[in-house]
Amino acid sequence: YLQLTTYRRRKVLKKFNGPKGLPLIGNAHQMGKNPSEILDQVFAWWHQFGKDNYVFWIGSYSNLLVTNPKFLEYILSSQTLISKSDIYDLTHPWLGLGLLTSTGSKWHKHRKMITPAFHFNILQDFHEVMNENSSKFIKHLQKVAAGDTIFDFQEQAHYLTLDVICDTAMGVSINAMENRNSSIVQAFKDICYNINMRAFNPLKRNEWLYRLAPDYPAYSRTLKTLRDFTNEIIDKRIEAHKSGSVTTSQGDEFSRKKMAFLDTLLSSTIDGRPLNSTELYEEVSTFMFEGHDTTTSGVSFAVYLLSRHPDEQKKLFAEQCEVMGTSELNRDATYQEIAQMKYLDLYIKEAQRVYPSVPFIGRYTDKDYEIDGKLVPKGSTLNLGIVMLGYNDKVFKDPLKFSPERFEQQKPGPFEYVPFSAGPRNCIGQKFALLEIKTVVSKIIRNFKVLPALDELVSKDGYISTSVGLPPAERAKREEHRHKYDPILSAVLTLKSENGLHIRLKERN
Ligand code: HEM
Repeated sequence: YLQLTTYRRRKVLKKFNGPKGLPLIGNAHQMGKNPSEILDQVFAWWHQFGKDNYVFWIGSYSNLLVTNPKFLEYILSSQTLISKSDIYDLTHPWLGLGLLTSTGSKWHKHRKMITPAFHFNILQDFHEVMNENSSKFIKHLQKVAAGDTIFDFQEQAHYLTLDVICDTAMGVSINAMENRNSSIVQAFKDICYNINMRAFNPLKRNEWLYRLAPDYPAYSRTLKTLRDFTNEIIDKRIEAHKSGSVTTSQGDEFSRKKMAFLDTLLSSTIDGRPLNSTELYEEVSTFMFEGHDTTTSGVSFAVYLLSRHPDEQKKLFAEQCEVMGTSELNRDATYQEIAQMKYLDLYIKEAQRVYPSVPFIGRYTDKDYEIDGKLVPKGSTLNLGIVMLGYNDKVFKDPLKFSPERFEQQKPGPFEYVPFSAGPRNCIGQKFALLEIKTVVSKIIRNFKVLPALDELVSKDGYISTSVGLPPAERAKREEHRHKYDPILSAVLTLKSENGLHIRLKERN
């Protein structure tokens, strides 16, 4: 049955390169057992097939891995090829159909309605929240890193980004940095882990089969905690809006003068009516997810790279002194000052090239498409390989070399480097994300010298300490010298290091 129902897709997709598979299971047996092995395999095939698009099969699912800029341009610019692939279904029980996962006219209307929520004035308000939380984070790091302690920065960053997003999306403070064992903080952590873990477990990936899994009851409790928490805040906020106390009442969680994302939603309309409670829930939850798991990755890899690349760190510190003034390094950087930090901008670009926070984008073809003269049949999953783009030596010379200056010397084409996606479905939170990452990194550089877990782990040749981007033979050679503190990349919805990102910090005087 499966062979018959996939016959046409098989025939059409034969025009693309791809690894040979077995009947029924396709290439499932070659994929690897966990996210990091899968990432290795997907990269190995990419090298094998000339760093271009290729097709692989997981059972009846046909996957087109896309890295060709012409294909990317077509897909990302399309107003119709906007449906997400089934991996995003894993987020539905929590997020429903918010901006990230919805499609068709619902997505078009919501995108238009939400765009003003990232207006410059609102971002400036959000920047205050970012500064406040980064200052708390610095104090927290002073304790964690005291006595030359080696610690996992990725773990710490998660609580910071959670605090920022709760405050900006819902206007409430959960103080995750202090209350990390509270049920809501734990629930956010558990749900992100759960989504990433289920993505590569064929039994747990199916919603019905997952109900039989031993961890399902715990998952249901986590979902309930998150739903109750978010709905309660939305209800209270609606009440506060009705009574006109949003910006005036003192002493409760709604006393902030700043507009939260939820306030923008509450004053918006779709088809001339206010958003209903499901729509409010879906959009707020989507922001909670998209707005903190991605930035955890972005901040974490950026700081980890500081620890391995001291020359770049020196240049960044010099820029901080120049923009802020050497005697004023302890104060918050203003929005305008962050914009003046040009080297920091290049540095984050380069960090996103080698460790993009969103490694793949998944789309689904709900009809046949002809792209660059090739037919892509209905029913195909398109995996846009953002993480591969940064390692294409036709675009980025010597791709394992960490060099922020490369973005000054040679700008990649518009579809050769797209960490925030591009076109109508690009990241709506891009400015927010960059502002947050820069605010945190700028403050960390001014307060600490960031050191590797062990002194000898400093990069001596300017090369990064992971080697996913290399052809398999070279990669195997480098892997022999892998240190236990070198990251093991794991790419699911966001890019993480499976074994953490370990660093040390030394306070600057
Ligand atoms: C380093 C940080 C971030 C990166 C690299 C990033 C990257 C991306 C990418 C690649 C997409 C396209 C996903 C797809 O098509 O499936 C996307 C979409 C999206 N992002 Fe981000 N993102 C980041 C942070 C944020 C933040 C902070 C927010 C919210 C505050 C946010 C909100 C969204 C939303 C709502 C979408 C869906 C947009 C739509 O489909 O219309 N992102 N992001």
